[in-house]
Formats: sequence, structure tokens, C-alpha cells
Amino acid sequence: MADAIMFDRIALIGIGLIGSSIARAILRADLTRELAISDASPQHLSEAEKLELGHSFHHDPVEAVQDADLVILCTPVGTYRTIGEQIAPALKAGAIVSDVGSVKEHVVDTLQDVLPAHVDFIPGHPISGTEKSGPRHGFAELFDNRFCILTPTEDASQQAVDRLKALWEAIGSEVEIMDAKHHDLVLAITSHVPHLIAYNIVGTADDLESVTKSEVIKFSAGGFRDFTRIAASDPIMWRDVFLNNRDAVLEMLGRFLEDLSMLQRAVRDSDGEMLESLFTRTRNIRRSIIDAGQETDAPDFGRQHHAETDSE
Ligand SMILES: NC(=O)C1=CN([C@@H]2O[C@H](COP(=O)(O)OP(=O)(O)OC[C@H]3O[C@@H](n4cnc5c(N)ncnc54)[C@H](O)[C@@H]3O)[C@@H](O)[C@H]2O)C=CC1
Ligand SMILES: O=C(O)C(=O)Cc1ccc(O)cc1
Repeated sequence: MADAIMFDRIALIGIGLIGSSIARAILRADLTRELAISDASPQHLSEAEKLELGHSFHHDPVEAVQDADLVILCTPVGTYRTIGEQIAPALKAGAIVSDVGSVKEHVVDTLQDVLPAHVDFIPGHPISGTEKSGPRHGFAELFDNRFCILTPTEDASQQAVDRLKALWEAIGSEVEIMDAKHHDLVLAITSHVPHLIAYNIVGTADDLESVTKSEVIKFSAGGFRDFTRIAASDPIMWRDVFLNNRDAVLEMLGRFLEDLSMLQRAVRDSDGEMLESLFTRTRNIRRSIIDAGQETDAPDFGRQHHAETDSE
């Protein structure tokens, strides 16, 4: 077999859902000689060791990044400053430092402040995941045929960007390069606000005095069921997303609320024409996503299998 090695040593900081999926995909494709894993949770670290998700396992991130050619932060974005400060003195010259965080602009600024000038910092974000957390729930196919967005700053070398892009492609993703601010605006409407809506609607249903909890569970076979999946997503991770993408989320939420008010009026006025016209437009959007090959028409059984079996 041809040598597939892309980086001699890779360090993953955080071996939860995303970190463990990257680890599995890297090992599957044999892309490194040495995969060093670090996690602050002793339980996650020992689970990862049992699952053989790397070659060495370290509670201390400094040990993991020692001599690493590529370091990827796979922790909630609120941890970045502390981790960045810890690992900065140990990073080797010429190393690439990246991450997988769902928010970019603010965390890029944070990390850039603390990382040494002799590393190439290239933020990343795989647009793929599930509502599960922890190393048990990762899987190597998570990134197959999904996008990964890289938001390199002007200082990053093109060669380093190309190397990181090649790694994401080797684990199944299609890579897009984007400016961090634009990324945050796009993701605010396509991911962050939808999660906020899901958290809110499930909370509202749970608060209703006239509907019992057992009814919420029993009759959640419709659209509400999809919301409960999203609303089961990791509380720490999503807290950090909203704390770090405030402006873009507020901007999109403002527009969303205006449009919702228009729908409220259409329902009150029995304006069937308006309702039908919007619902036709949105159905066409779903169809173009399917035509673009990014989604199948059937329920996503592969991901659902991983997402809906055993609980954390
Ligand atoms: N869950 C998802 O679907 C997606 C998540 N992301 C991003 O990936 C990152 C990780 O998310 P998940 O893997 O889902 O979360 P997770 O909760 O499954 O994993 C996070 C891991 O980081 C560890 N950790 C927390 N604080 C730490 C610290 N200070 N030092 C070292 N380890 C620490 C935790 O013990 C855990 O093992 C987040 O920044 C999130 O925004 C990106 C795309 C999709
Ligand atoms: O579970 C889902 O439906 C998701 O939306 C997963 C997800 C969560 C966060 C991201 O930054 C990217 C993807």
C-alpha cells in the first residue's frame, strides 16, 4: 500500500464526539505515525484508550502537543484561551494549529492572541455532527461527503492551508475556504438559530400546564420529535456557541422574529395565500438540497443509527 502518512505526529485535544470521529477517520486512512490524545476528563481519556483511538494518551495537553506537526482543538470553544495558553510554550516551530469549533471569529481572535508566531494557525469547522457527546459516540464516517470550512487568517502560509485541506479531504470532507466573520453569519442562520429554536420549543412544550410530560413524549412522532433530537445537544458546547457568536445570532434572530410575526399575522388573518406561498418556497429549498446531493430524500438512517442508539 502507498504511504498515506500526512503528518508524523498529530495531537487531538478533546476526544469527544468530534475528536474521536477525527481519530477514527485518521486511523482508518493511516494518515499519521503517532496520534496523541489529550482530554481533561479522566473518564473520556480512559474510554478513548480502551477504544484504541490513538497511540498515546495524556491528561496534560502539553505532553500531547510535544513535537506534534498538527494540533487540533476539539473542545468547547470557551476552553480555547486556557488550552492555548497551556500549550503555546510547547508548540514546535512550523506546527499547524487548528480547531473544529462551531464559531470562528471570536475564538480565532482569542487563540491568535496566545499562540506563538512560529506556528500556522488555521481555524476549521466540520459541518457535520450529531446531538451526542463523548468518545463512544464518534464514528469514522461522520465527515464523509460533508463540508469542512477553513477560515485561515492572512498570516497563514498557503502550504499549511493546503496540508490541512488535504487531511480533511482524506477523511472524507469537501473543503471550503471562508472568512471567519462570514462563516459566523452563515452558521448563525443555518445552525445556531435553529438550535436555539429547538431548545426553546422543547422548553415551551415542557412548561405547558395543559399538556403533560407523558403526552409530550407519547405524541412527539411529528416535527416535534426532530426538535427534541436537536434540543438534546450538549449544553456546554451550545452555551459556548451563543456566548461567542452573539452579534450574528442576534442579527439573525431579529430577522427570524420579524418573519415569525408576519406568519403570526397570516394565521390570524387566515391568509392562506401567504402561507401556501411561503411553504411552497421552503419545500423547493429542501428539494434543491436533495438535488445538490447533500441529503437523501429518505430519513438519514446511517446517521440516525449512530445518533439514536445508546445514550450517553
Ligand atoms: N457536536 C457536533 O455536532 C459538532 C461540534 N463541533 C465543535 O466541536 C467541538 C467539540 O464538540 P463535541 O465533540 O461535540 O463535544 P464533546 O462534549 O463530545 O467533546 C468535548 C471533549 O472535550 C473535553 N474537554 C472539555 N474541556 C476540556 C479542556 N479544558 N481540556 C481538554 N479537554 C476538554 C471533554 O471532556 C470532551 O471529551 C466544539 O467546539 C463544537 O463546537 C463542530 C461540529 C459539529
Ligand atoms: O446534529 C445536528 O443536526 C447538527 O446540526 C450537528 C452539528 C452541530 C454543530 C455544528 O457546528 C455542526 C453540526
